[in-house]
Amino acid sequence: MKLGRLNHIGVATRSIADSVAYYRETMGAEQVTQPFDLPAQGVKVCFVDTPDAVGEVGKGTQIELIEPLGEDSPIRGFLAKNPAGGQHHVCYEVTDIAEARAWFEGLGKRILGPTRVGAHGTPIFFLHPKDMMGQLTEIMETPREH
Ligand SMILES: CC[C@H](C(=O)O)C(=O)SCCNC(=O)CCNC(=O)[C@H](O)C(C)(C)COP(=O)(O)OP(=O)(O)OC[C@H]1O[C@@H](n2cnc3c(N)ncnc32)[C@H](O)[C@@H]1OP(=O)(O)O
Ligand SMILES: [Co+2]
Repeated sequence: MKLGRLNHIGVATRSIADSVAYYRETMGAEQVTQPFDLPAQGVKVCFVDTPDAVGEVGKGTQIELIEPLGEDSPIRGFLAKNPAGGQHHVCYEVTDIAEARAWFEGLGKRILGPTRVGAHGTPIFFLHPKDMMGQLTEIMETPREH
């Protein structure tokens, strides 16, 4: 398997509204999605677009703001330990999610739960941070161009 594109950096926050104000006012973000709920994943999500290598917004790596949704949200523990929120995970793209899953299983990496549909509408899975040099790692199948 080859290292794929860094699709997004997941940033946990207690308040997406506060985080959006920060990215707009402090960081000068120009393109921010409307927040949306992913009840099955236990999070409210909002994407902040960053410019790509030539400065075009909309094709670069995104900041994925995630706020707990529901009592069982998987990020409640993280926010209890990190009340100010912060960098939570990184997400790399792959061309074939099943092949990637087999690759990491073959390396003995713990995969957290089933492959499921993520915030971009494509299959994703997570790898345990303790097996990934301390970094919670999400693997996502590259969206197919429409
Ligand atoms: C899918 C929608 C969207 C998308 O992009 O499409 C998302 O990305 S949603 C993102 C939120 N969902 C997830 O994170 C699902 C996967 N996460 C999990 O299953 C849990 O969060 C888990 C298992 C990573 C951590 O569970 P918990 O918070 O209960 O903590 P533990 O005590 O079990 O943690 C064990 C150990 O790992 C350390 N830890 C926890 N979270 C992280 C992290 N984000 N980065 C690095 N390390 C982390 C924790 O401190 C513990 O370490 P220890 O030394 O034992 O204290
Ligand atoms: Co993510």
